[in-house]
Amino acid sequence: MFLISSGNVINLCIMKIIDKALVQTIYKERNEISHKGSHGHSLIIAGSYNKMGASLISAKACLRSGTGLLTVLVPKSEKQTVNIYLPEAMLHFREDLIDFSTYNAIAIGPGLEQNEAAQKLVFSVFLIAKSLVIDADALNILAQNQDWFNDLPENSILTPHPKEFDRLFGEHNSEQERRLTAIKKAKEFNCVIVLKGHKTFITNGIDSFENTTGNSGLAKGGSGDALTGMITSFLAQKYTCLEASILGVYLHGLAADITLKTQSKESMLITDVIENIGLAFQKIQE
Ligand SMILES: NC(=O)C1=CN([C@@H]2O[C@H](COP(=O)(O)OP(=O)(O)OC[C@H]3O[C@@H](n4cnc5c(N)ncnc54)[C@H](OP(=O)(O)O)[C@@H]3O)[C@@H](O)[C@H]2O)[C@@H](O)CC1
Ligand SMILES: Nc1ncnc2c1ncn2[C@@H]1O[C@H](COP(=O)(O)OP(=O)(O)O)[C@@H](O)[C@H]1O
Ligand SMILES: [Mg+2]
Repeated sequence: MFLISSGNVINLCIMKIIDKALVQTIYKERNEISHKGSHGHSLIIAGSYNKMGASLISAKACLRSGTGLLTVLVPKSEKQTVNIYLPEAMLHFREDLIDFSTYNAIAIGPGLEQNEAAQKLVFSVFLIAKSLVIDADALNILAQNQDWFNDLPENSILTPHPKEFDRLFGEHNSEQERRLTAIKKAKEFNCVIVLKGHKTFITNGIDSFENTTGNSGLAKGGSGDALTGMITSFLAQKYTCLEASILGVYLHGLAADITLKTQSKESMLITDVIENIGLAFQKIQE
């Protein structure tokens, strides 16, 4: 039985549209008198033996979105993988002790796997992180440890696709039902939920938004990993959780729309999209 509270229905009815005009009220021009420390230090905890791509995709999207510094936390065996692909990223290894409190924003989950070591890592980050983007396997681990919602960091953003959403909050019969549950859960846990899909939905439990950019060229592995990196980057640059989610989702989709100038929806790779993030920024700076 799906219970709908009238408040959430009203909230859904007054949902705002994420378009260029709204994004331009949020986006802040980069200060010319700035240095790398001005734009935050992001930490991306992602990747595992056979899913390092998720880490690299998240990391590059994070850098392309303006973070001042980026550190990736990866298995020691993958040190060369990162250094060769992304020399701009600094490294920490999952085998070492890390002071998570030194980062302005942390992302955890893409390609992380769900084994016992990953579960311990996710829980330790929950206890210390100030601003956290929770995606992919970290969401699946959270779904298996529902009491951890009580330890959710104060500035948390969850970025589930529909299947991850249903693992977290139970089976739903429609996108509409998921959106109503997202409003309820965002309010209950005082977090932002980015419900990804053809028209991504964002809510903090009070205000709700629907994105207008993106296309089915994004219906390919890695697209969500890139979004995680982008949202984390904006969080590190001191946007609020809601602002970082709106900026990330809009620019992610806009970069994909720009990519259609050189790729088809079938041929588009998320790495093509990442290379067009700059052009997406220029569109909102016009
Ligand atoms: N290069 C790399 O290293 C990559 C690494 N990656 C990493 O892999 C890990 C697993 O992530 P994942 O999302 O691929 O697996 P999973 O959670 O089982 O979901 C897949 C199933 O969910 C469903 N589904 C998905 N979207 C839906 C939608 N919009 N609407 C409706 N249903 C939808 C659909 O199920 P179906 O309909 O087929 O039953 C689909 O088959 C994760 O850590 C991620 O970061 C990937 O990012 C890829 C690139
Ligand atoms: N048909 C579509 N139209 C627009 N955006 C899409 C479409 N399919 C997927 N996306 C976007 O691509 C991303 C997919 O996320 P996710 O499933 O987590 O990818 P992965 O985990 O493989 O990186 C989301 O941001 C989603 O909004
Ligand atoms: Mg994903």
